[in-house]
Amino acid sequence: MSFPDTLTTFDADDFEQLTVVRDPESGIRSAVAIHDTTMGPSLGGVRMRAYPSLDDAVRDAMALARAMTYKSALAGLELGGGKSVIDAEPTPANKAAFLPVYARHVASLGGRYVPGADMGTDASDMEVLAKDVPVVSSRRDPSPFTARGVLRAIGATLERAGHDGLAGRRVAVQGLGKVGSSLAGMLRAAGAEVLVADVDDDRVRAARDTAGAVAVPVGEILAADVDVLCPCAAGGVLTPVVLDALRARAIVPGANNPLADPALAVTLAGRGVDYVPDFVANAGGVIVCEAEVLGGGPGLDDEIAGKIRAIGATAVRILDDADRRGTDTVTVAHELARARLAARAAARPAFPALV
Ligand SMILES: NC(=O)c1ccc[n+]([C@@H]2O[C@H](COP(=O)([O-])OP(=O)(O)OC[C@H]3O[C@@H](n4cnc5c(N)ncnc54)[C@H](O)[C@@H]3O)[C@@H](O)[C@H]2O)c1
Repeated sequence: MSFPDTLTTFDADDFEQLTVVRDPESGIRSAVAIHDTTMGPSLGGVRMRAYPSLDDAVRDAMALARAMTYKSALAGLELGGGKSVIDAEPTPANKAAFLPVYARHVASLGGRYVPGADMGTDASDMEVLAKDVPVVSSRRDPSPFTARGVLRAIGATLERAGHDGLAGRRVAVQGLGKVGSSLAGMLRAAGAEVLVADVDDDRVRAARDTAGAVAVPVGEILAADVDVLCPCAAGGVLTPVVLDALRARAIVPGANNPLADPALAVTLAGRGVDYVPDFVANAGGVIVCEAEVLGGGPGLDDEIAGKIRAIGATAVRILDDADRRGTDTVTVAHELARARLAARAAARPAFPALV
């Protein structure tokens, strides 16, 4: 058997488990990265996209898995962090060929990783996986809950800055997909003035017609003169060039990993911009996934609502701590998550699994 790709050495010291499958018969190349299961079974989406190389695919899975550990720990969930990738375009033909093989890859992990929808996959793909994988998440779309969490973080950030809620505040939303379109509607309902941009004109029209949003050219949204900027499209959009032109007073992302380089959080702190880390603001989706896979009694909806409300309080705590210590919010959020993991580690058996 010969493999066309070689894997280089990864900086994986903090990872519990990394499995890569290359099956010559189907042609699949998939990776599952389990970062940390201190808090519970690792949960994270299945990203399906064609990567430049297998190395890039594995690296993406690892970075996203690590962020899931922090996200779930900061949201107070009984979940660890994991993520997986299938290195292929998300076409119907590729899904038909690869998802059953990928399902067996996940099933071989014995419940230590719970897959969910991510870029390139959706609820219908989770139904395919469910034939072989005992526990899957995202069988209902978590995006409206993600948007609700981002809304809480925006409201709390504005109140902390001395504003009386969202009414009359200006908020820019980049990307009107599942999260951004929900968020734009919620912001308008709360009385905010909402500026939007998307590369898809139909989505912009829909936001203008149904949510009363104001359309802004795609190239201008990140530099809009607003109280809060919400990147809700791809990751990596906040580059040094974008930050030079930034006029927003705060950034509250729906998108994962919006900073092109995590060190840019220091730049934002230096400029006095309130930056709520993405893995704090966009945790609403994983909160509802926890409820989906761990279940609960009649009070479950209240529990979900409480955890989503708590996103606002966590955002304020992190902004306050960063100000007090003269550091950036990503550093503070990572430290807080690590402290929670350390406190739990002593009291929890290694390798919890859902079977
Ligand atoms: N869906 C969730 O529950 C969830 C949870 C956590 C994080 N996220 C993150 O939030 C982001 C959005 O997720 P989604 O589910 O809404 O995705 P989506 O694919 O439904 O929407 C993305 C939108 O961004 C638009 N877009 C792409 N490039 C753009 C650009 N340069 N300028 C303006 N618009 C652009 C697309 O046309 C699309 O409408 C992603 O980064 C995702 O990883 C989503």
